[in-house]
Amino acid sequence: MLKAVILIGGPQKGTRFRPLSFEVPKPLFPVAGVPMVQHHIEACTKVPNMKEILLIGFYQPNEALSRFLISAQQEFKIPIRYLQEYAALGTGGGIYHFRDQILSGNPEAFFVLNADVCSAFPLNEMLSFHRQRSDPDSFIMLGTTANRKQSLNYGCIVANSDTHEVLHYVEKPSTFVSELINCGIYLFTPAIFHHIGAVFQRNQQELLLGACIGEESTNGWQRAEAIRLEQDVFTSLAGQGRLFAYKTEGFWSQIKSAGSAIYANRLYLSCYSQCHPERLAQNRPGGPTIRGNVYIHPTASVDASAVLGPNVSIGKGVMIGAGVRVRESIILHGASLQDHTCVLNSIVGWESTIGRWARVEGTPSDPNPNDPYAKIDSETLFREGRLTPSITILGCNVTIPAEVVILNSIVLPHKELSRSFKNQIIL
Ligand SMILES: Nc1nc2c(ncn2[C@@H]2O[C@H](COP(=O)(O)OP(=O)(O)O[C@H]3O[C@H](CO)[C@@H](O)[C@H](O)[C@@H]3O)[C@@H](O)[C@H]2O)c(=O)[nH]1
Repeated sequence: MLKAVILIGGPQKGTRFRPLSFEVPKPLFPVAGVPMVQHHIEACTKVPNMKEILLIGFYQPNEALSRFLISAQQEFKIPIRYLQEYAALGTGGGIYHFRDQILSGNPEAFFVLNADVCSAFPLNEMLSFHRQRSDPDSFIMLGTTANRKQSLNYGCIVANSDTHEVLHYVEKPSTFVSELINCGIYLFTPAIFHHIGAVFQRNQQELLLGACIGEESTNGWQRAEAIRLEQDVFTSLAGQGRLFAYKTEGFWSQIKSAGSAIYANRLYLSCYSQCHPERLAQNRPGGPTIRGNVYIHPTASVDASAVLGPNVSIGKGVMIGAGVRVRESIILHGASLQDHTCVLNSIVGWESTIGRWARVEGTPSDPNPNDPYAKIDSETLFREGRLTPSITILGCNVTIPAEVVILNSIVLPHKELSRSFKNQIIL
């Protein structure tokens, strides 16, 4: 049998996702109509013999997370549990800490998935690739191609082109190493814990040695348990005949910033025509005009004269008035777009209201369309002291008056604006 672990991080992570991550933990932010990690969960449930899915992170369990776990278990009919780390233990420390829970029931192998990626998740392909290896204790890492410049932002893999063995691995190198990058999706056998355990022992030895020579140690236990899969484990596993790269041609992107959520929304919506056609809105007599891929929650009320799409997700209970135009945007639950508003390249927060004839617009941060291997840039908020033009984000419960323009701005929650704004963070 198989299991899967999704690394969801914790509240200190996801800072580039503010102000949206103030309201819900980033892994629960809706992308293409469902929480980000639901896409991972659904992919895991399509692997035959998958028996349990574990979410590991350092969020305090809250109502939103509990509600999500219950509804996902009911929908996918598989046990899904949340295991909370006592502190941020890193991408390897969390799975090592909970190794007994992962290994209970004797899984032959388990997947580990970063929560902040969107992908076609070729898990069955990774499993077949693993089963073709002669060594049953080999580990598989999903890889994809990036361009030379952007590869530096990821884990870089040098693999043997015939055997696919990972010969060399460098996490976010400062100079070019390889165009093959780590997607943050792995298939491990229980033997991975020997390798993580060795790092743990080494960390502990170093701490003991430090104590002997009188070094102060705060949080000693935590320091020994904090282990990064990438730098601490993969770097030394490379070249030992145990780690293999499975390269995917399918879609893949990180979801670090709110801008990348808009891009991920587009990628998931485009695969709905194959996997979830029922989630895509259709042009119907008496309904709004739909252009391209659009998701509309069944409880949303959309005026027949509105034009939506392409690449739009409309959340629960959203109200869309007459003559409204929405493109390349996510409208979160309870928001209200009054008559004739125009929303482009933006995320409209929960319960926010946009007044009549107002225009809310951002600048897309899409990958270069002329480069097949371009990834979305994890944009910095400021460049040379100025706010980088990006998508517009309205936090939750923001009120935009009628007839104003909000351009390339980030509006913090509960703000009531009185005029137009351009390129600003409105605190
Ligand atoms: N449980 C838990 N999860 C964590 C922790 N730290 C990070 N994570 C989760 O692990 C994933 C990776 O997070 P980062 O540490 O921010 O790494 P990264 O910059 O995204 O880079 C990683 O992913 C890239 C692909 O997206 C890889 O290319 C790169 O090599 C690396 O694996 C995220 O889903 C994050 O929530 C932790 O202490 N505990």
